[in-house]
Amino acid sequence: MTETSYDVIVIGAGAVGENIADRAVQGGLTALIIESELVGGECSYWACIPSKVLLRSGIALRAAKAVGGAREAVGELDVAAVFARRNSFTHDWNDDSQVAWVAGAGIDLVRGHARISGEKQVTVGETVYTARHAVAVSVGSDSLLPDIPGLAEAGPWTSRDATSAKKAPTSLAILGGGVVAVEMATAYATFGTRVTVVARSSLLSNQEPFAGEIVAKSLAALGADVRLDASVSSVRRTESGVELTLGDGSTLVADEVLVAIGRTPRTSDLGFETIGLTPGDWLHVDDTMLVSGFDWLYACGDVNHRALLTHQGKYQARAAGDVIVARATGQPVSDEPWGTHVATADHQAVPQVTFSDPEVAAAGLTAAAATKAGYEIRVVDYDLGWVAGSSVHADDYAGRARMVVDEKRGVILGVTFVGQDVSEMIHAATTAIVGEVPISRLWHAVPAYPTMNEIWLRLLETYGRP
Ligand SMILES: Cc1cc2nc3c(=O)[nH]c(=O)nc-3n(C[C@H](O)[C@H](O)[C@H](O)COP(=O)(O)OP(=O)(O)OC[C@H]3O[C@@H](n4cnc5c(N)ncnc54)[C@H](O)[C@@H]3O)c2cc1C
Ligand SMILES: NC(=O)c1ccc[n+]([C@@H]2O[C@H](COP(=O)([O-])OP(=O)(O)OC[C@H]3O[C@@H](n4cnc5c(N)ncnc54)[C@H](O)[C@@H]3O)[C@@H](O)[C@H]2O)c1
Repeated sequence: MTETSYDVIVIGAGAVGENIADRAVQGGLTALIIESELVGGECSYWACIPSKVLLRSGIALRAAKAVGGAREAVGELDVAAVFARRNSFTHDWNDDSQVAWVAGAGIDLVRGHARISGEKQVTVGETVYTARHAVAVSVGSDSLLPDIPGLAEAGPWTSRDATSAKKAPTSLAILGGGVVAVEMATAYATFGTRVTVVARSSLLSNQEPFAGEIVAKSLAALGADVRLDASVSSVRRTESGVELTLGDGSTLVADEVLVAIGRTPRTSDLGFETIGLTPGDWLHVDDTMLVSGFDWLYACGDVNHRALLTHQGKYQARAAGDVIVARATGQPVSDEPWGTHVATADHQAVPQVTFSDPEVAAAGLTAAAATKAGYEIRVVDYDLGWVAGSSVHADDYAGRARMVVDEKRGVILGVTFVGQDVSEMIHAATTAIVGEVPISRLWHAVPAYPTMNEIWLRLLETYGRP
């Protein structure tokens, strides 16, 4: 490849970068994407996909065991087969198929570590690439390691180790109580690993409080030791494993320790100093994903810290790719809220599924977040196990649902479902929130009987017919 000038240069070929470049090319621009590791990024090889594949088999087996008639027909989990299935989904960490997709989409690819080296300039090794219109940064994030004495020297697992492990350790300590901690605790406890979760507060503390409470109980039922309001003061690796000294002075020994306390942006070696930005910072963007203070630099995905989720990053990428095309070709920019070129949903309609068992599926604002944002709300709760569809779905189905209503406008601000297979039910909530569908109109959206979606009718009945 001899070309060094492109309309758009994208740094980072994760799911997000791929989408920015794809939209730009579909809009008639030329695009170069630069990737230092695997094309496809974290989600494909070390995050969403391998973690969900590691979780899925155990969840499917427990689902079968929850239904009389099926229960009698099934055996135990084949852990080695689960790891083999994970390897097939990650293509043994080979990105040939994604490289082929990039080529087929008409996007040029350069492998190497990219650094911004000036306005609209990106350098890889000795080669300087110039963008005619835009540089888009989609470099993602790394696991954050806390400054705990001895932790770094003990060689802790990050989410990458947990999702790419060749086999399950005998015991695993997990530091953190967020999504990664909960999902990996569920997966490894299912594999028979002795799991201890050390969380500084509750589990899933950004979600409705009942979600973390139910998941903590379910993890305990899987055999995990869940320690809430706990901390780790020091760590050391000994001959018998990793020894954690907790805040209360007690010690805990495990084969490995997984650190899952959040993320840090991959911006410490990106040439930020050449354009007046601070290395190591998240990038602050407007709703068209333009970085504050620039008219040519965009940032999408984890690196802008708006919503660290693949689907949300790809949504931002579609808006950014299209607005880059519009601005480059002099077409009108649709940047009003909910316009074509903005990621308005990031602020109040983000869906997320935590693939614990039971699952937690949520969209929009929690009651606490809505109150903090100044809404006058009403909270409607319902037991998901009381819905006919749920009791058919699984014997003794247990679950819970919450709807948060904006009382002034009569629209839904947030919905949370906790229960088996609720992940497939959350999109209706996202649609109602984004569409600002009035509660009075939702009464006409009739859920089929006997499905678990009848929870919508029960929530409306509990709210009261307008
Ligand atoms: C364990 C785990 C499970 C998750 N599960 C889910 C889930 O189920 N659903 C969900 O929606 N989200 C999930 N997430 C979050 C999701 O993985 C991220 O939000 C998503 O991967 C972010 O995509 P991205 O493209 O912004 O970054 P990435 O996927 O990290 O891609 C960035 C790319 O940029 C490259 N890069 C970085 N710096 C440079 C450079 N200087 N030069 C060239 N290339 C560079 C990297 O190598 C990488 O390939 C999970 C995260 C973790 C850790
Ligand atoms: N299914 C999914 O959608 C999914 C799955 C995994 C990860 N993710 C995304 O990846 C990102 C990273 O996940 P995560 O679980 O690492 O982060 P997180 O932000 O979800 O949770 C981090 C947890 O660690 C705690 N914590 C923070 N600092 C700490 C410290 N110094 N000591 C002890 N505890 C500390 C926090 O209180 C929080 O409970 C999240 O933003 C999440 O959205 C999504």
